[in-house]
Amino acid sequence: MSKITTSKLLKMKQDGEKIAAITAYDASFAGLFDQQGIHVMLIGDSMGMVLHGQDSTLSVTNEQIAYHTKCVRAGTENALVIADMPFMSYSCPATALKNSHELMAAGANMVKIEGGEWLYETIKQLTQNGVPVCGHLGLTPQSVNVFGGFKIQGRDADKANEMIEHAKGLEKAGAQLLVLECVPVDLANAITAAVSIPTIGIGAGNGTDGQILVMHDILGISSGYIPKFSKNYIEITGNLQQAVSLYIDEVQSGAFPDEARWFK
Ligand SMILES: Nc1nc(=O)c2c([nH]1)NC[C@@H]1CN(c3ccc(C(=O)N[C@@H](CCC(=O)O)C(=O)O)cc3)CN21
Ligand SMILES: CC(C)C(=O)C(=O)O
Ligand SMILES: [Mg+2]
Repeated sequence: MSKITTSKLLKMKQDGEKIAAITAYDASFAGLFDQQGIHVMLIGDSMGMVLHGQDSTLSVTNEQIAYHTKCVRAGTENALVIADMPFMSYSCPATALKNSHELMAAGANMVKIEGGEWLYETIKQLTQNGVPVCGHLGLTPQSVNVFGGFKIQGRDADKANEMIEHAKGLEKAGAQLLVLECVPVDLANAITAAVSIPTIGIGAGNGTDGQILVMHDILGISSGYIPKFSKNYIEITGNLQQAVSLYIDEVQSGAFPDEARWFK
């Protein structure tokens, strides 16, 4: 496999080839995922939960994301590496520029930020400065205290229409990829049709242009609860390499996710 770039991901959407993504936090797992042919790796602020054992992502720092981005970069040959910008690290364009610089210098190919309309100016400035941006709509975990819990978003028609508008606005501002988390399948499909950039779903049905899961959920080692949209591939294969390879195959064939793993 050759290096995955933003233009390659766009072509995959246009060709109807599904994008397989996973979170990664260190060089060894990154190397394993890359060797199995994963397209995208995300240094997720989910590290606050799966690495640090906290009950939200809010305590993760830009320095921590940069450190793990360096680790993942060292183990990666072909996959596109995205670094999550943590809580409060992109509260205004100037802050976003400064913090994204640290993540790009650590080896990220792109940064991801959570939100809609309020980010248009930030996205414009980041992309103009050479920082590719992935948007993130729906259940944006950094807003867990605003939502009152990790709840499915976009269930009523007003909120759904607003999310479609925000997706179009993010694209117009310059975003080149869009994560849709925990939204009803019909809404994820409508957004995927409304934008020309690829959408990557998590708990958003099988109609998005790709899928992402937290690696600990795929490998069945998340402590506490396991989200209903995730799938334990170690349970099926009993082997790390085969678990990741099967996940990628099932994303590409459309077998993952099945109906029991999405929201209506
Ligand atoms: N291990 C792990 N996996 C994840 O997918 C994940 C993390 N951690 N940490 C960061 C965020 C938080 N995420 C979450 C956390 C909880 C739910 C959850 O409990 N969802 C309920 C739906 C509730 C409703 O119906 O509104 C569910 O049943 O899955 C969903 C996403 C996804 N991300
Ligand atoms: C679940 C993905 C999309 C994420 O943002 C993370 O791992 O932090
Ligand atoms: Mg995140």
